Amino acid sequence: MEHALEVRNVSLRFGGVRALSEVSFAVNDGELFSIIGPNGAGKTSIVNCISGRYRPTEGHLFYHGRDITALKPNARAPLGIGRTFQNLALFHHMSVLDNIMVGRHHLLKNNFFTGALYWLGARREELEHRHKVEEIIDFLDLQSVRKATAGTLSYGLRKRVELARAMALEPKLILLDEPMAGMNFEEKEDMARYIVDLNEEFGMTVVMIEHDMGVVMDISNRVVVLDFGRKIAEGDPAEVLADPHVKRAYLGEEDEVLVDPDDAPDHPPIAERVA
Ligand SMILES: Nc1ncnc2c1ncn2[C@@H]1O[C@H](COP(=O)(O)OP(=O)(O)OP(=O)(O)O)[C@@H](O)[C@H]1O
Repeated sequence: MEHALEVRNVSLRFGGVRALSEVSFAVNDGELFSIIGPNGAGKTSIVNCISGRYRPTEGHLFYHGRDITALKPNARAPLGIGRTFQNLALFHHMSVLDNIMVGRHHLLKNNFFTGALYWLGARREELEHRHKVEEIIDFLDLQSVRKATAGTLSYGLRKRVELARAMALEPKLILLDEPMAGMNFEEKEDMARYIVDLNEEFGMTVVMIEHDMGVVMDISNRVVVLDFGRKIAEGDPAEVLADPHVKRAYLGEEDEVLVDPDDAPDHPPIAERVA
């Protein structure tokens, strides 16, 4: 299977702080891949290196074999790399529809001037964009709020609009920074289903940071674990859960169980619930 992404020996320093130390892993095309680790482990730093927000101090990043280490963030979007943020980054005064349209900005061929010259072409283009946006609205069940002002929506819905905007870019690789943070159980369940579907139905490769271990272990194909800026484990969810370094990083002890999502009889694993 082709690697969609390869992180090779990436280190990142902020003055005296080593945020990342020689981190390497690869994400296969079509995979749902999660990055986990305790607070301050370097998860957001690595995602910022992938999206181009940070430039590694050492090491390289490859996207489908191409070295993207030196590319600016806005040069990565046209290659098919999209992202959402840990803290919502929506335009609160704008409608849901317009927020999602913003996500298609880099796909617009006609600007105001060329649009004025080639009105028909521009009109057709806009209709195509609208069509695509409506598809995403349907997929994420946002029909009832499409005209609502983003700032008036509940937190869970705003997170969903942010996902819609990232999807509007039609990324091949989507980076999700804590997509379920601050959500209640039902909202998490919905979001997990959307993530599984965008991976399986839309064929997007997903790289996700998430603190909810139950969700991570239920829906991920593979997981990488960071601690103090270093990779301490990598593998499928069962391997990672069984890894003594991981248990120690989370609990400070080896013989406790990190998480057992099947534990709670009222809450069957999300993978089953979203099937
Ligand atoms: N812009 C920055 N300037 C200085 N230090 C930074 C910066 N960004 C991150 N760090 C430091 O790098 C380390 C890794 O931080 P990072 O935010 O990547 O961790 P994280 O695993 O995403 O944490 P959390 O789960 O709390 O979001 C931390 O020690 C953090 O303080």
